[in-house]
Amino acid sequence: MTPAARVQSAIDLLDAVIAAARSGGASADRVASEWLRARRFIGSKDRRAIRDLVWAAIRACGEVPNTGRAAMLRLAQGDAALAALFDGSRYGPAGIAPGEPVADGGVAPGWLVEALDASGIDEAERKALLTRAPLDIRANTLKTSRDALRLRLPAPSSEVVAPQGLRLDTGAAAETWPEYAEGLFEVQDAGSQLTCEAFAAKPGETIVDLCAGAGGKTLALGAAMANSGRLIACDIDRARLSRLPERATRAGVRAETRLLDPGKERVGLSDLISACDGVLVDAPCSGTGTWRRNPEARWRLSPKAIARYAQMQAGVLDVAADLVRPGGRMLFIVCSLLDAEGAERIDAFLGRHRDWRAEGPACPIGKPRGKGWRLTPGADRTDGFFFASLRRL
Ligand SMILES: C[S@@+](CC[C@H](N)C(=O)[O-])C[C@H]1O[C@@H](n2cnc3c(N)ncnc32)[C@H](O)[C@@H]1O
Repeated sequence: MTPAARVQSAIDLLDAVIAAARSGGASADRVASEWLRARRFIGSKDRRAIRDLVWAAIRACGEVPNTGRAAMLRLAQGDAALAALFDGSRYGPAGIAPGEPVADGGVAPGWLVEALDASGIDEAERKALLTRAPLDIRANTLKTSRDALRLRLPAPSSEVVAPQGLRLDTGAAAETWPEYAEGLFEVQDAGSQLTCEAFAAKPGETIVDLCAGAGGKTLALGAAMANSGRLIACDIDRARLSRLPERATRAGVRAETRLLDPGKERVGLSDLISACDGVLVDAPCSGTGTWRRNPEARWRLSPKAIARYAQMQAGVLDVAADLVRPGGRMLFIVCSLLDAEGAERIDAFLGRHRDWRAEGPACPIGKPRGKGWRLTPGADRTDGFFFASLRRL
C-alpha cells in the first residue's frame, strides 16, 4: 500500500467508527477489528499504520466529526507530511479543496471539558487523558513473584509503584506470550492494581466483587486472598460474567460467580446480607479516566448519560451496603474523573447511610478528592480513577 492509500483506508475506517459512535453501536476497537477482518488482503504493516492513523485522528477530534475525511484533515493540520498525502493519487485521498470542512479539535465536547474543569481536572491533566497508555501487567502471586516473572518475560519491563506491577512498552503482545497462557500475569493498569491493594482483601475473608464484569479485579482479589475464604463475583451482564471462569482457571483463582437480576440484586444475594467482610463496588461509569485506551468514548457521552451513571452508582452502593457486616468495609471505584460520579456519590451515600464513615484509602500515589482518592494519567501515569473506602460502624 502507498502511504496515501493508507490514509484513504484510515478515512474509510473512520467513517465506520463515526457511524457506530453516532448510533451507539460497537466500540472503535470492534469496528476496526471487523473492518480489517473483511479486508484480509491488507498486510500487517499496513494494518498497523491504518490503525495508528485512525486512533491519532480520534484523539485529535474533541467532538464526533462529521466525516472520516474531516477528522483526518484535523490531524493533517498539525502534520505537513500527512497533509501532503492528500494528493489525488490512485487509491489516495483527493487533494484538499480551499475552505474544505475540518473537524473540531480539542480534548472533548465543551460541556464535558467544563465538567472536568469543575472537577479539578486542569488543562494539562485533560491533555494527558489523550496520551497513549503504557501496558501494565500484574504478577499473579498465586503462581509467581514479580521478580521471578520479570526474568521470564520476553520483553523489557520496569517496575511500577503497584507492588506486583510491571510496565511494558505500548503495543507489547503480552496476551500472546506463554507466560500469559500459564497464568503468571494479568494485564491490568497500575492504577487499577492500586485500587485492589487499597481494598486489602485478606485470606479467610468473605468478599463480594459486586460489579465484577469479566473479573479484572476479581483475579487480583483472589490472589490477595491466596484462595482462602470466599470470593463471590457478581454482575448483571451475562456475557461479561461468563468470561470470568476461564480467566480464573488460567490464573488459578477460586471464585464463585453469580448473575444478578437488575433491580432485584438483593434477591440473588439474600444469603449474603450483612455477611461480608468487604464488598468491592467497581461501579458502571462514563470511563472518562480511560480515554487513553478508548478515546472515542468521549464522543458518546452526554449530560443525560452521566446522570444515568450517577443513578446506577447510587443503586449499587446501596446494594453493597446491605451486604457488609457491622465493622466491615466497602471500596467504591469508578474509572471516571467527574465529581458527579465520584466525590458527590460518596457524599450522597453518607447522607443516606448514617452508620457508615469514609476512611482515607491507603495509596502511595494520587491525591485526595472529596472523601475519596484520585489517580490521574498526568500526575500518576495511570488510568484515571476515583475510589473511596467506606466502613460500616
Ligand atoms: C466498570 S465495569 C466492571 C469492571 C470489572 N470490575 C473489571 O475490573 O474488569 C462495571 C460493571 O458493573 C456491572 N453492573 C452494572 N449495574 C450493575 C448492578 N446493578 N449490579 C451488578 N453489576 C452491575 C456492569 O455490567 C459492568 O460489568
